[in-house]
Amino acid sequence: MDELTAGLFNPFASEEVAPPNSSHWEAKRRLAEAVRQLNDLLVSTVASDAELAQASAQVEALNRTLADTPRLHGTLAYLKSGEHGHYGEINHELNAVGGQSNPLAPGLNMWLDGNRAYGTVRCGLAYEGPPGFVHGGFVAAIFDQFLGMAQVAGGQPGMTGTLTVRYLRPTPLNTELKLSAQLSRAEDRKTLVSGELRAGGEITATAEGLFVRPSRGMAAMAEMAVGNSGQ
Ligand SMILES: CCCCCCCCCCCC(=O)SCCNC(=O)CCNC(=O)[C@H](O)C(C)(C)COP(=O)(O)OP(=O)(O)OC[C@H]1O[C@@H](n2cnc3c(N)ncnc32)[C@H](O)[C@@H]1OP(=O)(O)O
Repeated sequence: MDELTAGLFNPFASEEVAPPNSSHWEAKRRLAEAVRQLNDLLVSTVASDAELAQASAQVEALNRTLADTPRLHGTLAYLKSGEHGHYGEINHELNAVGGQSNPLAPGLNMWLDGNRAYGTVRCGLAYEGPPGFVHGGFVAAIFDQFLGMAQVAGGQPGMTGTLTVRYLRPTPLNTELKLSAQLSRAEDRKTLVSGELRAGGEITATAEGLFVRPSRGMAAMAEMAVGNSGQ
């Protein structure tokens, strides 16, 4: 374990979404949920052009306000600030697919039980691909994150090397989706994880992920990332 992987189990110890570890993350989760709702409203509203222009001006004003606040660019900057928790907690808030405080993330919840992982996720209208169904790219992203966290139970977390998704039937929007995964194999630096996605008891997709612990270690990977965060 290094500074990135230490504590990664913590957020996934129970079926309940791990609570925010500070008032900062609590406030940010509220804002993220409001932005998720905004996204859902944006893709569904057929308001007039004038109403849309007014809404745009309001959001643009809010963006200017937030742009003037102190900012941290990327999870490593949050970690180095020493004020926002350990890496597992920061990732739990900001991750693109599983982050509670990241409105891009669909609200994926997951928990580990031995070498099995379970999860739930609900994709709103903004995730529509085929009419009424979740975009296949997001199904793959959900598997990448879910299997990626499940492999942590193997004790040698790595990066996704290969992810294979089999789409068996369309995955419905606005439905509680259930995820499960298990470690199939862990040897040397490689961990194989397989999983399923269900809607109303029916499997809509299965996936297999091969995760490879980088030869240079996860911390070295993080150092390679310095400068990528658009400061
Ligand atoms: C941050 C804390 C959170 C830790 C928790 C992390 C959770 C992650 C969840 C999010 C997942 C992501 O989105 S991760 C982002 C998407 N993935 C990436 O960007 C990965 C980009 N690729 C890479 O960085 C690299 O290619 C690696 C790390 C995958 C492998 O590089 P390497 O370490 O130099 O590997 P190398 O020594 O050559 O190979 C070791 C063994 O693995 C095999 N191998 C190598 N690459 C692959 C591959 N792509 N697919 C299959 N197998 C492979 C080799 O054949 C060899 O097998 P043998 O000869 O030994 O049999």
